[in-house]
Amino acid sequence: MNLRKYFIMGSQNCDRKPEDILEEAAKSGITAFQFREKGEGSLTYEKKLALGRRLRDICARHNIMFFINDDIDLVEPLAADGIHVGQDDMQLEKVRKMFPDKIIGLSVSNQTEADNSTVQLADYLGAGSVFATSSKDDAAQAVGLKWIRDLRIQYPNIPIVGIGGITEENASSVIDAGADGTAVISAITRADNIGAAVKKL
Ligand SMILES: Cc1ncc(COP(=O)(O)OP(=O)(O)O)c(N)n1
Ligand SMILES: Cc1ncsc1CCOP(=O)(O)O
Ligand SMILES: [Mg+2]
Repeated sequence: MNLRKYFIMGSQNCDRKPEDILEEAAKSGITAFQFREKGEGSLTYEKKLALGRRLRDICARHNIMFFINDDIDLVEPLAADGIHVGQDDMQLEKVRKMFPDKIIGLSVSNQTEADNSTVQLADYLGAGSVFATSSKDDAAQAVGLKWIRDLRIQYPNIPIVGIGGITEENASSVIDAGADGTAVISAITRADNIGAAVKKL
């Protein structure tokens, strides 16, 4: 499992074809992709599934791990490698029972969430928002690099990806704080040159 450069995207994040953005990012070295079709302007039902299929195919061609955000019912139709759930999504225990062999990621944004979660059932943790983000409407306040350091000390053996407001400029600070990877939306979807952005990340 390589979560070093974890790209997250849905059509609502794109001002051009999501397939073209993912293709460029895939060619340039992302190691994992999460289909997060969610929020204002996002697709639903058949259109969501159809886009998911096209994005899934791109990942398969480039040998990049494909994750689904939230939507348990898309995991099998899209033959996803894994699923990412947060504190307001289906409970981790249930997801693990449903998909014993899939990679499952869990969001933990603070100590209370970590203490109240069955963290050991997760294959990796999404930690954030590290910095302020404009890509998630209901994002909690930024928790900073300290949260990455704290999580790393408490869970030395669980892979951690930092998320939220991560850019080419601050990505290395997230890794230095103890994360195994960085998860980004806008650092790639809004980049003038996606290839250069992915490489710099
Ligand atoms: C890798 C990664 N980390 C955290 C999240 C956030 O998940 P969640 O808190 O469930 O919020 P939504 O993305 O569902 O709005 C993530 N998606 N990926
Ligand atoms: C999905 C998600 N979860 C916490 S912050 C965030 C959005 C990250 O987007 P960006 O990389 O553009 O800040
Ligand atoms: Mg979620």
